[in-house]
Amino acid sequence: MQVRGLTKTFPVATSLLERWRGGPRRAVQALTDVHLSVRRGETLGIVGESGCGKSTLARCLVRLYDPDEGSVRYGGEEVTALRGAALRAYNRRVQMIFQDPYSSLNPRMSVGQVLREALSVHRMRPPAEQEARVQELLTLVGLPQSAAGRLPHEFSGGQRQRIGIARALALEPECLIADELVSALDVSVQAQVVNLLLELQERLDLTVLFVAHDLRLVQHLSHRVAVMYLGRVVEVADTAQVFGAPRHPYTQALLAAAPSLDPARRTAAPALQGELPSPLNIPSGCAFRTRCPQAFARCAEERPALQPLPEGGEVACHLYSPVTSGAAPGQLDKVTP
Ligand SMILES: Nc1ncnc2c1ncn2[C@@H]1O[C@H](COP(=O)(O)OP(=O)(O)OP(=O)(O)O)[C@@H](O)[C@H]1O
Repeated sequence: MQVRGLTKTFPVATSLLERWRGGPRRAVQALTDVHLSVRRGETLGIVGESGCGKSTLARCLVRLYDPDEGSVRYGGEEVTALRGAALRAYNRRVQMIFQDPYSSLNPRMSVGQVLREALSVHRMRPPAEQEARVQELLTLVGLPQSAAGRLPHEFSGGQRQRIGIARALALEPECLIADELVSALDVSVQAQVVNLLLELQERLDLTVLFVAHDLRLVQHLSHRVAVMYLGRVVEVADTAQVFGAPRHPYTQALLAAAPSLDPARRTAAPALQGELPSPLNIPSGCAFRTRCPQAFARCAEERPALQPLPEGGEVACHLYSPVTSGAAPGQLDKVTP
């Protein structure tokens, strides 16, 4: 999957009075010029503070949202242009699994009925083969065969997540997009569901996008990690590189603020300072500059593009980009918003 220049804004409701006065139409800038590649068969973790656009990105990738600008290509096909049957086929190949599958499970349908319905609607199996496939799916996600006859409310949170995963797998997807899949679960159950995802990813050769704010889980599960800040990808690299030698000052601060990470691998960077700016009023240049201990004049003037690093990975930070203007990283004149 290749994402290029993806931008998504949400208009903010303005009062009649404001409109009558000719006030500006305001919009939340949820994604700005996002570039990202997902390789076949890998797990890509997407991390960042709440509100940085992770869910909006995930939703744009499955066309729950249409982006304002930019392109998403999957296997060479332009996803943003898909309509009708082609879009349905794409949504079968690229499945989203949500934090709360309970809200999308019909409380009066048994798990067996839920899975059979998925198989029938998408014509995955003829009726005669559906029963065997349901049993197979339950085994795949570690649920007992007896689960088929039970209703969703009879299961715990972790088991319901397994049902959600089984329903997604019923459509034999190539790619799963898991948005905060385990955030609502207890820590011990989180580990079980995440390990299940790891096992399935390897066994079925799935491509997985794992959207989460829990860095521990992302580190455990992902081959590569993309770090987002205020609607932009600021760093993307192999997991070992992101966690062992983070380059972007935001990634460094994010890791420094995560208490549960291995202290030996923690950076000496100061934890995150100050408030996240409003997505209605994103700072000019580098959006992180107002909280960055290393910001200099150029950061306010020019938005850093994602640049490849010699050691692999990409970072969007002027500390690593060739100097084109007079300002240099040596000039640490802290910039105000
Ligand atoms: N449907 C919507 N209408 C208006 N604004 C929205 C909508 N969805 C998201 N936003 C805004 O877009 C920005 C990005 O939100 P998004 O949910 O994608 O972030 P996130 O990183 O997934 O956050 P979280 O971890 O809290 O879910 C936020 O400022 C949010 O308030």
